[in-house]
Amino acid sequence: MKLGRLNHIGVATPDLDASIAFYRNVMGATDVTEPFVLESQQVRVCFVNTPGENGTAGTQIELLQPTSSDSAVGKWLEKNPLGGQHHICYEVPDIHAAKAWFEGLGKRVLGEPRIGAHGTLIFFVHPKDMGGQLTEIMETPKDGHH
Ligand SMILES: C[C@@H](C(=O)O)C(=O)SCCNC(=O)CCNC(=O)[C@H](O)C(C)(C)COP(=O)(O)OP(=O)(O)OC[C@H]1O[C@@H](n2cnc3c(N)ncnc32)[C@H](O)[C@@H]1OP(=O)(O)O
Ligand SMILES: [Co+2]
Repeated sequence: MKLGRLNHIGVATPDLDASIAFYRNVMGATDVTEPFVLESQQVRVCFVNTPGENGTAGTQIELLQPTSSDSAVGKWLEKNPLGGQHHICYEVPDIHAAKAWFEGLGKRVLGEPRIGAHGTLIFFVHPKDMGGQLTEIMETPKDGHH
């Protein structure tokens, strides 16, 4: 398994617009993407781009509001009503090799790889098999675009 970039930190929120205002006004974010709905994950999502160094893209805060209470993020917010850190996403060069790796270790890969918010294949590994951390694995975008 070859660990790639920390692509994003997933942060759940009950109110996406309030969270965008928070990142702009409290955290001084200047580069926030337009929210869009990712139906397959039942979330409305946008990205706060943090500065990288010498021209490389920085990591992102991925803001997630559930589009239904009966969803992964919706259920999580029931237990964590203020929102907060929900998952961590790492890039890998080969999503299928990574899936086989985790499964070979007996860790629960949740569902088949599917297209995520960056337009590349993603999957999740169950938090209980990952030291309590819901972990998203994402194929590195081919065009280097993050
Ligand atoms: C936009 C896209 C992208 O980046 O491309 C995304 O990220 S979409 C991001 C949203 N999509 C996802 O998260 C998809 C993957 N997530 C899932 O499949 C689900 O959330 C599971 C992780 C399987 C949990 O399912 P569910 O909430 O129905 O089960 P549950 O409530 O019984 O939770 C089982 C146990 O896991 C814990 N648990 C639940 N969610 C957790 C999380 N985010 N981090 C750490 N632990 C978590 C619960 O507290 C519980 O522990 P206790 O038993 O100790 O109470
Ligand atoms: Co994510």
